[in-house]
Amino acid sequence: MAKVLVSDPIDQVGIDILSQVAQVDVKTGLSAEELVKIIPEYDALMLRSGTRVTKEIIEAGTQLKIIGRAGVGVDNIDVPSATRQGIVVVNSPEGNTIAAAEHALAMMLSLSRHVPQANQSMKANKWDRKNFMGTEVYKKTLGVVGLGKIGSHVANVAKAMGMKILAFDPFISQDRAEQLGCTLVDLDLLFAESDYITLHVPKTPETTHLIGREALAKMKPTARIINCSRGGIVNEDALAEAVEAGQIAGAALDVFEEEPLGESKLRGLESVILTPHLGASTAEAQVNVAIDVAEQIRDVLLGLTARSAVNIPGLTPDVMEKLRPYLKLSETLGNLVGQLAGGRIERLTVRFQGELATNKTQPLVVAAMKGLLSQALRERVNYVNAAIEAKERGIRIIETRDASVRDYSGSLHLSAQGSMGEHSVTGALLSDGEIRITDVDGFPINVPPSNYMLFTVHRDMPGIIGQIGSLLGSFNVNIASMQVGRKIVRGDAVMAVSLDDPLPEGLLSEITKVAGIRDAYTVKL
Ligand SMILES: NC(=O)C1=CN([C@@H]2O[C@H](COP(=O)(O)OP(=O)(O)OC[C@H]3O[C@@H](n4cnc5c(N)ncnc54)[C@H](O)[C@@H]3O)[C@@H](O)[C@H]2O)C=CC1
Ligand SMILES: O=C(O)CCC(=O)C(=O)O
Repeated sequence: MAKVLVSDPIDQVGIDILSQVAQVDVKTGLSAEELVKIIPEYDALMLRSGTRVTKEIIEAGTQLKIIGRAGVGVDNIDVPSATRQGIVVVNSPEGNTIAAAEHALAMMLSLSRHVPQANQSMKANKWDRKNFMGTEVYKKTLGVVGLGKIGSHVANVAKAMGMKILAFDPFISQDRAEQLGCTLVDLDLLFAESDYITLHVPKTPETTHLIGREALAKMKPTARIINCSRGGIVNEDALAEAVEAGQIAGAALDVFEEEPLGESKLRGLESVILTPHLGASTAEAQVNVAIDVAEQIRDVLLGLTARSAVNIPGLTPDVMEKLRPYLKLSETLGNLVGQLAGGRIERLTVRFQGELATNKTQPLVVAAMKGLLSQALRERVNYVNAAIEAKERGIRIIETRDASVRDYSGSLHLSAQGSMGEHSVTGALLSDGEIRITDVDGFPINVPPSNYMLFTVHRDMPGIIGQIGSLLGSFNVNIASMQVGRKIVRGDAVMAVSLDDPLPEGLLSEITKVAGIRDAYTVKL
């Protein structure tokens, strides 16, 4: 039975889902050394933000197939190392959106009305009304940095409270911003005009210390900053200095450069509100993310695909739904053309034809690469690491499209240039989803792929097919089906033979000796 390690507290509903297919061990608060020691036993790891999954842990996880982050940010996981090792990393992109947005809004209102400070004063048996004069958010300007899922919900609610919304997000269109009632501006203008600035970006090299001394100097003295996204996007030293100096009015932080937050100047500042990474801590969000990620781990352990893999390019659920039937086709053709081309492959061209030419097809290219490399790498290659493995082998990948091809509703044409020559195959799906190989090296055929296949290129002349049949028979190899494709009578032809048994050693060279046979290839799919 598969084994799953849960290294941070997750909702029981997630454990119940995992338990359908695996032994689940919940061990929280482990040190990095302890994790390295026990991880080799596990097929899957599920965590929240409390576990840092380093390169060492990943490399020690020789059985790991999937790492599931019960939340959005995967910056606590060394994703490149996981990718290299073929481990799929999944998250829950939407499960805690509302929770994080509402926390940011709670922080904004707390900043404007000093709720935490007033509460603390009451708990100290005081009745102090003059020290907690607030400001209204109504008609104030909110600057939203990162107008994604959380940022847009914050903007929506803030608009309903009568705020004017400025937004900065280089990857969001003007149309989308307008739909959300936001004005897209550059960062400098957002810093200069906003009364509140709320951050909802991932942590990337571009966003690290986005709020530093320079940015703080551009803000109004009445400005307040809210960070419920990631620690390190705000330079904490610079923020503490700016608040202390009255350069800005205050800040509310849920996330920190180092978590848990150690000794920090921020702890002593009256106009700074701190929460210990509580953005996703609602009952609803924890159920959502636990279900979302546990289901994906369960599916991957059952050999199915994950719907929110962060390290499989382009494989979003809607794309997946459309392309699922074609993934197997692409992988099969990649495997076939790789074996026909043989030797070291230098280039793989994937042409999407007919209906497929208009679809998002990146996952099919990955599937083709996986098929191409499967003879060399066996089960070590998967959808996660196929692109890296192909790149490291210097295989150039070319993607082309031809919507005008009309023979099937959609077909895939792959050609591989190897050290021993160039070969091509085309394939399509029948209406029942069955795969058909419809062309080999430009010769039309129509055969289903089978485990063992023999392909010959030969002169179209009487007697050849009989001789091949006799040879196979004399070696006790049973033929399941056979088809010949040719372009002109008595010209060159291709024969595709599906076999029930593997070709015994030596038989291929016997076949190539038959008069009229130019080439022969044996393939295992
Ligand atoms: N405090 C907490 O407990 C939680 C924190 N988060 C964090 O909140 C952040 C946002 O999450 P979502 O809205 O779900 O992500 P998202 O992917 O939907 O949105 C992120 C947005 O940031 C934009 N962006 C990327 N680079 C940018 C840049 N350099 N400048 C401006 N915009 C940029 C993207 O275009 C995107 O629209 C993430 O860092 C996530 O880890 C999420 C959930 C809970
Ligand atoms: O697991 C948590 O509580 C943190 C959530 C979070 O930061 C995220 O989803 O990015």
